[in-house]
Amino acid sequence: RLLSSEKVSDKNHSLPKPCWGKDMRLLFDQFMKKCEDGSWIHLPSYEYIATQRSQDFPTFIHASELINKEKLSQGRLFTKSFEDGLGFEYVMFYNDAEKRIVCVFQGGPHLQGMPGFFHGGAIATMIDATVGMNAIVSGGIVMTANLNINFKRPIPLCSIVLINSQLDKIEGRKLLVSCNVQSVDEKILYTEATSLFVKLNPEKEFD
Ligand SMILES: CCCCCCCC/C=C\CCCCCCCC(=O)SCCNC(=O)CCNC(=O)[C@H](O)C(C)(C)COP(=O)(O)OP(=O)(O)OC[C@H]1O[C@@H](n2cnc3c(N)ncnc32)[C@H](O)[C@@H]1OP(=O)(O)O
Repeated sequence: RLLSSEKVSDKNHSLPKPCWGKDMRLLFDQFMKKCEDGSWIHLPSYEYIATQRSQDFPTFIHASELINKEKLSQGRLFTKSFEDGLGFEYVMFYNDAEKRIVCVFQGGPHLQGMPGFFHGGAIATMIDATVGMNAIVSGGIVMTANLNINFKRPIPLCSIVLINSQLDKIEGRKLLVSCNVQSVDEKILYTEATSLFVKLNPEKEFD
């Protein structure tokens, strides 16, 4: 069911684009090789959460009355609301055996905080998306309950970095996921984070 005004784009943003830098392509190729034996999986990334499912999400969390249908139909993933190369360029790979995700992230010039460096909220967004995806693949429909971030070193604007995320523990509906952000040569530790995700309302299974 598509709302008439809904723009639907099935562009998979997790495939190489002209705006990706050398390191981004190199790392993409390295991880795609790791996917050949099935130990790693390349995760697609679209501008919207499957239309039908996103329409039903407010119902799923019993919050339909809070949502403006017109606004919902204009919704798109925050990390996909910048022109190619200017905001969040990223590709995620998942290792099921190790319950971890590696996100190769190339931030664009419109993510600036202090001049010449990434905005802390932009770093937090990519951390949330990466640990969030780690929680989703193991816990289904979850939401972030808590996100603690230690910003250890400022990240130069337009850097390409690695976000290593690890599912640490599942306790009932709670999923604890930690991650760090490093330079591609893994010599610089920029950021460390821990997070808690909660699986939404199990008895209201999404039908
Ligand atoms: C149909 C589906 C379509 C989806 C398709 C999927 C594909 C997606 C693909 C790609 C998209 C990627 C998208 C990334 C997005 C990343 C995620 C976000 O950014 S979410 C936005 C920010 N978060 C919020 O807005 C949550 C607001 N908070 C809440 O709604 C509630 O607080 C919620 C749901 C988190 C928990 O509420 P409760 O009522 O369900 O559960 P309670 O009973 O309160 O807590 C359960 C347990 O967790 C602990 N807990 C809860 N919050 C805690 C906290 N802050 N600190 C410590 N413990 C906490 C509690 O103490 C309790 O623990 P004890 O069971 O007693 O041991």
